[in-house]
Amino acid sequence: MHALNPQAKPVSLAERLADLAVDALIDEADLSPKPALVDRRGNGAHTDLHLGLMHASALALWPAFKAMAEAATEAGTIDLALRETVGRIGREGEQAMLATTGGVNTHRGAIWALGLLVTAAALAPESSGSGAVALRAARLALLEDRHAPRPLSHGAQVALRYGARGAREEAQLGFPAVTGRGLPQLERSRAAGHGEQNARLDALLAIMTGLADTCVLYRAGEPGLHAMQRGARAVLDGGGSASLAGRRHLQALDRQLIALNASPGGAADLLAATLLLDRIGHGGILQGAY
Ligand SMILES: CC(C)(COP(=O)(O)OP(=O)(O)OC[C@H]1O[C@@H](n2cnc3c(N)ncnc32)[C@H](O[C@H]2O[C@H](COP(=O)(O)OP(=O)(O)OP(=O)(O)O)[C@@H](O)[C@H]2O)[C@@H]1O)[C@@H](O)C(=O)NCCC(=O)NCCS
Ligand SMILES: Nc1ncnc2[nH]cnc12
Repeated sequence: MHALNPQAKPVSLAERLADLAVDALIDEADLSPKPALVDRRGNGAHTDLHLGLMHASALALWPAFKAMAEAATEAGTIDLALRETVGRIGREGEQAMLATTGGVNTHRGAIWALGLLVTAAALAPESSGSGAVALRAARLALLEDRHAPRPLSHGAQVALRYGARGAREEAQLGFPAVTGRGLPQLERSRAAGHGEQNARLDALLAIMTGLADTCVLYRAGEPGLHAMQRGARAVLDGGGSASLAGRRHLQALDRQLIALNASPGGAADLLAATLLLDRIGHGGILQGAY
């Protein structure tokens, strides 16, 4: 019940999780200055994306995230039926995204990552630590959806060419870029008093230091990927985005990745996943729910 409005309808767990997922996507898009990505300053390395489109896309995904969480509550267990239901809802979410953006791929990877995490969180809301949620999401991702089409996506092309592990494997391994890099760096930079926006930038950079981002590989090959990983490491080693030296490295990285047309879209999705798990783990799942 709302303190000022006793008539207000209580928010369900599924609605709360959908709110958290959309918030995470909007916070990721707004975070600035991100190297070569869409942010408040501009379009980075993209010609077909802009901030308004990222916001509209995020909002269009709310019903899909809610439906995934509801499916999880109903199923109550991780099995093939839930995996295939969530796969169908994910594909419907992709259609909603494309209808909203006029056919531009804004959040395909995010639907996958955040969709699995929302489903995993709804399965056991009392066990909402980031490790536990990521592990349940991994168990779900390991199940083979028999109805999923296997197009020769950018990720699939890059896997064939470079043997790179992409979005599917990241989820199946329990999101190591999020639990092993993004979240610990977010905590470290917060604890150092770097401010929330800098802490989020540092989390993104930590993810970039080790990720095989298939967007970067597709657009700029291995030289692009190495530039991303080395440049992100230089920012963190220089003191992070809150420091003057770190900011100089960040500016150089932005220029270099734009020149290479190397947009780290996969890392951006995993930053959104980091922000979502951070909020779920800090009790956000229960605030206002039920
Ligand atoms: C299993 C799927 C994720 C499909 O995976 P696959 O690798 O085959 O497909 P892609 O279409 O390449 O999409 C993967 C997207 O994941 C992001 N990503 C990249 N690397 C990683 C990584 N190492 N770890 C995690 N995530 C990663 C990335 O998404 C972002 O980039 C998108 C823009 O990329 P791209 O389309 O390549 O676009 P551009 O370079 O801009 O090219 P142009 O379009 O301009 O030509 C952007 O959307 C970001 O989100 C990758 O793109 C999964 O999608 C799947 O099977 N879905 C079916 C539904 C389902 O089962 N859902 C389950 C429940 S949710
Ligand atoms: N901010 C962003 N810019 C470009 N691609 C993205 N994919 C997800 N978030 C993105």
